[in-house]
Amino acid sequence: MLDVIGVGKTFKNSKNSRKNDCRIDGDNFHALRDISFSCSSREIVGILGANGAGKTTLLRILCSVLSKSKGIIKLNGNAIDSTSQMKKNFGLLSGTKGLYANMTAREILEFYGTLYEIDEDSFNCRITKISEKLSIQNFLDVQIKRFSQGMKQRVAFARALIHDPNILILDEPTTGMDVPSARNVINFINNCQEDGKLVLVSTHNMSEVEKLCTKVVLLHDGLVKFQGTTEQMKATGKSDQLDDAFTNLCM
Ligand SMILES: Nc1ncnc2c1ncn2[C@@H]1O[C@H](COP(=O)(O)OP(=O)(O)OP(=O)(O)O)[C@@H](O)[C@H]1O
Repeated sequence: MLDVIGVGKTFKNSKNSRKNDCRIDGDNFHALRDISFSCSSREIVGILGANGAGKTTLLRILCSVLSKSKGIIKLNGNAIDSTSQMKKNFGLLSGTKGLYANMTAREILEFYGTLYEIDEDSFNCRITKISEKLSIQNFLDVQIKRFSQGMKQRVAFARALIHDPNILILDEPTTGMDVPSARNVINFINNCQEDGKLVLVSTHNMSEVEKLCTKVVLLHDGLVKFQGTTEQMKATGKSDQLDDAFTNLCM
C-alpha cells in the first residue's frame, strides 16, 4: 500500500554546525540518504533510530510538511507528489504544538476541519466518533489551557484523525506521558490498526515497540540499517533483548 523508494533529504550544512558526520558533503548535509521500505494497511510500523538518525525528517516528508530532495512515495501503486494528495491520505501527530490555549478542543477541531475542507455533516459525524474513541466528548467545549498534558495529547490525536486519513504518522506519541496516559495511547494505536489504518510510529521506547509494532524500520545515519519484525531484529542484532539488539545494530 505505501512504498517509499529511494527517498533522500538534503539540508544546507551551515559551517561549523556539524563535524565528523558521514552525511556531510561540502555545503550539503544529507539527513536522509536513500530510504526504501514498503508497508500495508493494518500494519503498525516502528520507525526507529538513534537521535539524529532521520526519523522526524522522514515522517515530515511523508506528511508533506517537508519536501523530499529525491525519491518516490507511492500509495496503492501510484506515485503521490501533490501536497493535497498527501494531506488527504496522511494524518500527523507531532506533539501538541498549535493547540491554542484560548480555544476550545471543538474550535480547534473545527479549524482543522475547515483546512481539510470537510463539509459540516461529515465533520459532525467525525467529531462524534473520534471524541468517543478518545474519551474527550466531555471536554470538547473546554479551553485547551485547562487541559493536562495527556488531555492535550488526545486532542492532538483527534486533530490528526479529523479528515479520516488512511495513514497515521505518530512522532514520539507517548513522550512525557505518565503510565496510564501512555497505555491509553497504545490502546488507541491498536484501535487504529483494527480500523484498517496503516500506522507509522517513531519512538525510543523499545517495550512499546515490542507491544505494538508488526514491523520495524531502523534508520542509521540517514540509511535503512534494518527492516523486519522485532524477532528478526533481535536475531540480526544478536540479543534476545530488543534494546540491546538496537544498540548493536546502531554501532
Ligand atoms: N531544517 C534542518 N536544517 C538542517 N539540518 C536539519 C534540519 N532538520 C533536521 N536536520 C538534521 O537532520 C538530522 C536528522 O534529524 P531528525 O530530526 O530527522 O532526527 P531524529 O531521528 O528524529 O532524531 P531525534 O530522535 O533526536 O528526534 C539531524 O542531524 C538534524 O540536525
